[in-house]
Amino acid sequence: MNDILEKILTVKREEVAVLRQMRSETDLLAEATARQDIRGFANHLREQISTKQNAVIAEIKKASPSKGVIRENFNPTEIATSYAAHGATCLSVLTDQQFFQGSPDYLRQARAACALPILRKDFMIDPYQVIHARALGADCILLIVAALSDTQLQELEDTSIELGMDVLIEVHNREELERALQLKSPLIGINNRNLRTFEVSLDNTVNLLNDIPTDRMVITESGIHTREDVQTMNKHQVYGFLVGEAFMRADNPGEALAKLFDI
Ligand SMILES: O=P(O)(O)OC[C@@H](O)[C@@H](O)c1c[nH]c2ccccc12
Repeated sequence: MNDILEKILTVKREEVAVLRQMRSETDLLAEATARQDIRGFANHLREQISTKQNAVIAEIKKASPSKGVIRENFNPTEIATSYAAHGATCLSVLTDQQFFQGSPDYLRQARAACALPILRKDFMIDPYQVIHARALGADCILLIVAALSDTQLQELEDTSIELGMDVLIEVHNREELERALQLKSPLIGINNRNLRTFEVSLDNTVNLLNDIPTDRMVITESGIHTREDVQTMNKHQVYGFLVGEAFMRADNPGEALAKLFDI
């Protein structure tokens, strides 16, 4: 398969091999477990969602394969501060360099700038990356069901839980959802963007919703731009959002968040 997700995963495998050469997993694990500073990612979301208030995971993303550079004036410290000041519930920071022009440093900077829980947004294929996420200060990782086998999902989720982190399980269709529901994590992200074709449709969230048990929290991901989009989700009892581009294109990302969600 020659699509973008496959390309990214190939690069990730090389990347992990290089990182492992630079630093052993044992060494990294010592740093990760020495940190005692987990901020409860799922708990923060739960407080909002269970009371039917919109919970916004605000993303820090400079570029993407589908859109190219999204934000020229890119300062993760300023962006995180702005998000925190305007009511974001959690942050998501792209750490992938090659395809999203992200960086592990951006996660460190965002964490230092505010008290919000942080998702490491990257393509996880190896426990090494999960341990690295915690060493950087992440409170949650993303697992993309389309990119992983059941065995890998299980292993990466277990590693994350052992380190005290939460896991956002990302699905795009019904088959992936069924596999996601085999896992323990209460956080199910429905990506409205197909990572293989980049096509976006909010119907994707609406169509999969009814198959998600009520003890899981639903996060609608990607393509949320207008108040109507937010209202559509709320009408279907979805209160968890992951938003990037709509904020990244605004002069003041935090103000854009407050405006979109009427905070
Ligand atoms: O910028 P948007 O359309 O608001 O989307 C944010 C987020 O959902 C998107 O960046 C994303 C969702 N899943 C991913 C997996 C990898 C990289 C990026 C993503």
